[in-house]
Amino acid sequence: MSVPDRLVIATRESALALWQARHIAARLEALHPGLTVTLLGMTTQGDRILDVTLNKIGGKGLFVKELETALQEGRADIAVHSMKDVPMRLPEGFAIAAITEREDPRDAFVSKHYDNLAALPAGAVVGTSSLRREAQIRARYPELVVKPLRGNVQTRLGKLDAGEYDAIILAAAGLKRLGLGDRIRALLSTDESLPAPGQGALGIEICADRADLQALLAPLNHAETADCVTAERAMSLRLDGSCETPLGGYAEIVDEHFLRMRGFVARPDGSEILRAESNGSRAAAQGLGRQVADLMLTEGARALLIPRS
Ligand SMILES: NCc1[nH]cc(CCC(=O)O)c1CC(=O)O
Repeated sequence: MSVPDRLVIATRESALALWQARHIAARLEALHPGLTVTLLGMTTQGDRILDVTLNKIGGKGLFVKELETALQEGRADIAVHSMKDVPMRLPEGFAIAAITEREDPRDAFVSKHYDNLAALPAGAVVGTSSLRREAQIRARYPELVVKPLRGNVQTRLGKLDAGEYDAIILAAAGLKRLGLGDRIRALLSTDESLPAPGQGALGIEICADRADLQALLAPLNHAETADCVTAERAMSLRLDGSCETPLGGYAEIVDEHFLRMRGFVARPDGSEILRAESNGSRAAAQGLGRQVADLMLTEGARALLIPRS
């Protein structure tokens, strides 16, 4: 199988997506002398529709569909995604060829006047459109007001700076990649805010029949991260087809060969949170994710799951 000497990356055009695509381009060119990587920027539905909360308009798929079409039509060879934005079930004919080493998976607290969530006075307004972040905040800090916040990372920071919010919650990974790590006032511990499945990891998507790309992309795969993300996504898939249930899932490596996995599902208002935790071998990451899901289902999680509409 001949290895290509040119590669096109399909990417969204937000600053974060472009950073991520350029990062992968640079890594590939460093790994493969003689390889030229270019970017094909495109706007997705998810970027266009900014006035509605994502889960109301079709969820994660909105950020990846146009990129997949570019792969299918041969206009691009690979697409770079935040794994957090990749639907749990890929459409027929697509595959994630590599998952890169995870950046900080935690959520970050950003505010002009306050040091952390606990320092906010009653009635303070916290911006996030993530059901997962909202449920966890409302469970722990019922006196705070959670207000929707969408747009790319810069837009969200702009709304905070304009005074529309007392604080906002963003993924630490995105801020750090954009050189905005100094905006982070506090990192939320994974106990306080359990991350979303895949948060902080990048995934490289290809058409499943592109065997010629496997060898090129394999060195980018980070086995530890891939095993953790596999467990997290298996949990999510078992629980929720709708993308409308607040849930978190986070696996980490312990003792080299094992995973510790934690998950939760909640009511959107945080009035009920069901948590589960289990350990398992890395070799059976998918089974571990399903097991954590099943533990929650046994405890009555089904009552919290919002059916696919
Ligand atoms: N939902 C948008 C999104 N998708 C991935 C990231 C952060 C980067 C990552 O998780 O790798 C963000 C921004 C955010 O949640 O603040």
